[in-house]
Amino acid sequence: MSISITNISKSYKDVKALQNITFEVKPGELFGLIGPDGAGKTTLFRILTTLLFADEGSALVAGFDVVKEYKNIRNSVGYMPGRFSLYQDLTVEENLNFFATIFGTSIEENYDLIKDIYVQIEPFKNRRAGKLSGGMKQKLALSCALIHKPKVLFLDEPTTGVDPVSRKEFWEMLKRLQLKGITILVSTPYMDEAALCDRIALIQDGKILEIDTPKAIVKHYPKQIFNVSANNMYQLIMGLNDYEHKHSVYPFGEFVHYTDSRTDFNPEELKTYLETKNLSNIHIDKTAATIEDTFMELAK
Ligand SMILES: Nc1ncnc2c1ncn2[C@@H]1O[C@H](COP(=O)(O)OP(=O)(O)OP(=O)(O)O)[C@@H](O)[C@H]1O
Repeated sequence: MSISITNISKSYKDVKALQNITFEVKPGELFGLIGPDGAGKTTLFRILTTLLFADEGSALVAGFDVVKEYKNIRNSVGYMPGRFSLYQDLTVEENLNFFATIFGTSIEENYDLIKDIYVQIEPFKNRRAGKLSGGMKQKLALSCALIHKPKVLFLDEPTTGVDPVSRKEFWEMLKRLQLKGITILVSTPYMDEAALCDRIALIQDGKILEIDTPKAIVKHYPKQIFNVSANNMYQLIMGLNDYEHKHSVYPFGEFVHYTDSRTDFNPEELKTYLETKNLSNIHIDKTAATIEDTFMELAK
């Protein structure tokens, strides 16, 4: 296994940031840690990259124990923290050179690994990192995390605050890195990115809710979901929440995702009820569960 986590717990005074976390990441896998702010993702990353001690449990990364063999781990992993790790006053090239030097390598030696990513920011190599756009900073931070050819790459919310086009490009880059045999553990609060991982762990309040492939996770969703729309979104949500047979009601883009507590649900009956709430232009259609629906159901 590339990453093997056994019963890890960590608290900050009264806050239980991680509770009894156990899972494994296979060599070459692109594994996603999916959860909202405060779920404990950063705490787990810091433990796995040897920057923080767990209160309980153990973990191996690239075959090394995170406590006893921390030096070996530091040479074997790349870490891109959530808040950028770049030196704002150094140029693009100076940042990359700095990270290469501390790992005893050079940009030239491992250029092949970062080429795809670095060529996109190379035209700005004399610009200070602080003056780059979010997408460019992200590419530079990824190049810096890769420059010593790590076996395992940790990416903590790499696409937060990055525009949609750069986000898509970033995930394409991750797929290419995966093909080069690098194991990747990536965290994200964006549920749509979860579908791009080989397997995901849904995490909330320091606990793992479920671990599986994205496809299997949505298959486990226990109910039929309906897309409901009407002329007034706010009144629609209020009306559905007041409906005596509702099981769940979540706004989802231009629709509301609705599930009913009964097994013999009749959409026409719901439509008639919503009309009594002065709603019009009502549409109720079956839809497939998404990872976000599953997360909301498990997190209840
Ligand atoms: N140094 C600290 N002292 C006290 N509480 C902390 C500390 N670091 C994290 N926490 C708390 O531990 C919990 C988990 O935080 P963590 O940063 O690991 O979550 P996260 O999923 O990475 O979220 P975020 O995206 O907001 O960083 C949160 O409740 C957070 O407030």
